This record gives sequence, structure tokens and C-alpha cells, in this order.
Amino acid sequence: MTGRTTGFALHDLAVGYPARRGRPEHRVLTGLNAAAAPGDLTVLIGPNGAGKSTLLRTLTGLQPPLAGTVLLDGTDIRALTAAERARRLAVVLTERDLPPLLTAWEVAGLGRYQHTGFTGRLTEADEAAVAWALESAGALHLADRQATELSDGERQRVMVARALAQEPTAIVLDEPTAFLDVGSRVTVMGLLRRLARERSLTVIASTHDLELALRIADHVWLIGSDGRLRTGTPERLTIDGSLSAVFDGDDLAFDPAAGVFVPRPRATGTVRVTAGDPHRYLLERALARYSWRAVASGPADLEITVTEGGYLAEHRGERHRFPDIEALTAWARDRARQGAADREGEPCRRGGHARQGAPGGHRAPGREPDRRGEQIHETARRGR
Ligand SMILES: Nc1ncnc2c1ncn2[C@@H]1O[C@H](COP(=O)(O)OP(=O)(O)OP(=O)(O)O)[C@@H](O)[C@H]1O
Repeated sequence: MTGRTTGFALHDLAVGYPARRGRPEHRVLTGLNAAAAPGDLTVLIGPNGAGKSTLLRTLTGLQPPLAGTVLLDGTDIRALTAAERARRLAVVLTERDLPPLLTAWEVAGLGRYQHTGFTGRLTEADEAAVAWALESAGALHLADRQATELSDGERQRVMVARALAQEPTAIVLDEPTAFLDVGSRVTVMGLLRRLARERSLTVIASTHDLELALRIADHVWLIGSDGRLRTGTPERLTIDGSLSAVFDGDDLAFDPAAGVFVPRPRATGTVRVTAGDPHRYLLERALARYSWRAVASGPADLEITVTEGGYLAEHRGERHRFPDIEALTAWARDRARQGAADREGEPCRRGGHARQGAPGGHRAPGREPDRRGEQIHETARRGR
């Protein structure tokens, strides 16, 4: 590894697509000023279509800037020859296709291409670099496997190994956690952060996994739909409201305290759960999906108690018993739908458009109310 310490620097950068075949120039992002330092995992986040891939392709020299400059370790990326760029910078894109008939070892070995000269033959030092890269990426045990037969998570590690084998000063990855299960996502992001720290690499990775990004990133580049690039630590972007400004929607809101997105409360009603954890937490979370807002104390529209035989719900003066959390959740969901329909004054009620065979006429269209709780409720009442 080299001892360069400046990483990426963007100066008044504009990225996008030049005019061609009668189509005008498309500037996706303009006026970008930002830095990504060695030793840091910088995570690029933003909604679909915000320009993440366009920006990453420009950083890596795969497409030219429309204006401004990208410096890598102090040098304009456009001033580097392809070979110099390949020695300094490794790129991992989202493509899932790998060359056929190559083992994981050989894929990682492709990272040595710019070191091996004309013959492409690996020297002992190259072989050692490949072994080191595979080991660092946690992929040495996959070395003899056909790359096309690897799982998504395994292949992602091999792609990281190929990038490492280049012995670059910077690695840029476009959605390295796409297609991965939650465990593998944490593993890959954790690996990138460790490599940034231990190897003093400049690592920039885009992701849609916001909650993981905020937990693991040292530095965030946040692109909003307004085309602005906001940068800072996850905590700073949380506290100054940038994350909420970019990601809050009609249905989800960013909860800065928990660092997660939660359904935006539209007040089906309040619910108080009397139970120990994890019952209480799980119930509150399930009910939050249907806009029941949990309260810790005081009166609530819905009171739930965990009993020996299941759950007891008290709502509008009635008691309902449920054998399990699914039945309870389905019932609470149905109540939420009915409440929403009532609030909106569903046409079938107000306008006399009740559907045939829809007694009551106030349920959400296309969905039958869940009767499991009510059957038990009736049984419970008969038995009382
Ligand atoms: N080759 C192209 N020519 C013209 N416009 C393009 C081209 N590729 C992408 N775009 C446009 O540039 C904008 C940014 O796209 P980009 O793929 O960079 O977004 P993104 O943030 O990576 O999105 P996603 O999260 O969905 O992957 C979009 O409006 C897209 O339609």
C-alpha cells in the first residue's frame, strides 16, 4: 500500500450525461463539494434516481464530469492513465455476472492484472497478494469454488477480494450489499469499515440500507431529491434534520433517537400493552404497522394484556381474547382499516353504495375483516 493520505476530493463537480443524438445534456447533480478521507468508510445514500451511480461512475473515471474536478490523492482523476488509475483505484459495481469457468481464486487474481505486465502471469508476490486479499475479505475458503456457483454473499466477498488484490488506495463500491441477507450485509459493511481502518483505504460505498449505513459509516454523503449533497457524520445529519428532509415520506418517518424508520402515526388510536419484553416490544411494533400509537401509561383506546391462554384486548368497552399474536394483530389491523374508512367517510356508508353482501358496508374494499378474534370473543362472552 502507498502512504498517500488525501483520499477523494470533489470540487464544484457536475455529473450527468452529455448531449447526444439530439437529446440535451442531462445534469444530474451540480455544484458538488465533498471529501472522503483514507481510513474512513464513506457511505453514499439517497433515494432512487438521486444520482448515486452516476456520481460513483464519475468518481472512478468511468464517465467524465460535466464540470469541476475529482481529485484522488491530490491528482485529477482524468490526468491518470488507465493503468495508473487501476493501480490506485478499485471499483466494485453491482453486476452479478462473472466470467464463466473462473474459480474464486482466479477472479481475485484479475485484480493483479495491472501489476502483472503483458503476460498476465502471476508471480509469487502476486500469488501472495491474492491470498492476502481473499483472506482479508473472508473468502480464502472459497478459493477453489467456481465463481458462478457462489451465493450472492460469497460472491460479494470475492469481488471485494479482487478489489483488494489490486492494492489500491481507494475502493468505490456501488451497492455492495444489494441481494444480501441481513447478516451478510452487516458482514460486508463491517469488512469494508475494517479494511478502511486497517489499510488506511479510502472506501466509498453506496447503499439503500439506511439503518445499517447510519450504524456503520464514519462519514455520510447524502443526496436528496433536490440534488443537494449533504455530508457529515451520521449523527450530524440526523441532528440537523438532513436525513428526515431527504427520506421522510407520507408513510414513514425517520426516528432520530432510534436511528430507524417508523410508520408515520396516523392515529388509529392509542394502545397500552401490559406485558414484559419482548412481548410488549413485539406487540407495539406489530401494532405500529397499523398506526396504533403505543403509550406507556394512562388510558388508551386499546388495552392489551398478556394472559396465560394468550392475549386479552379491551376496546370500546368490549373484551376480546386471542390465542396468539397473529390473531391479535390481524384483529388490530382490521380495526385500523375500519377506523380509517370511518374517518374518510367511505362512500358505501355515506353515499349509500354498500356492496352486495357486505353487511355493515364500512370495511375496506377488497378485504374481509378477520373474524378469528371475534369468534373467540363471542365464545368468551357466551362462556362468561
Ligand atoms: N445513461 C443515461 N443517460 C441519461 N440519463 C441517465 C443514464 N443513466 C441514468 N440516468 C438518469 O440519471 C439519474 C440518476 O440515475 P442514477 O442511476 O445515478 O441514480 P441512483 O441514485 O443510482 O438510483 P438507484 O438508487 O435507483 O440505483 C436518473 O434520472 C436516471 O434516469
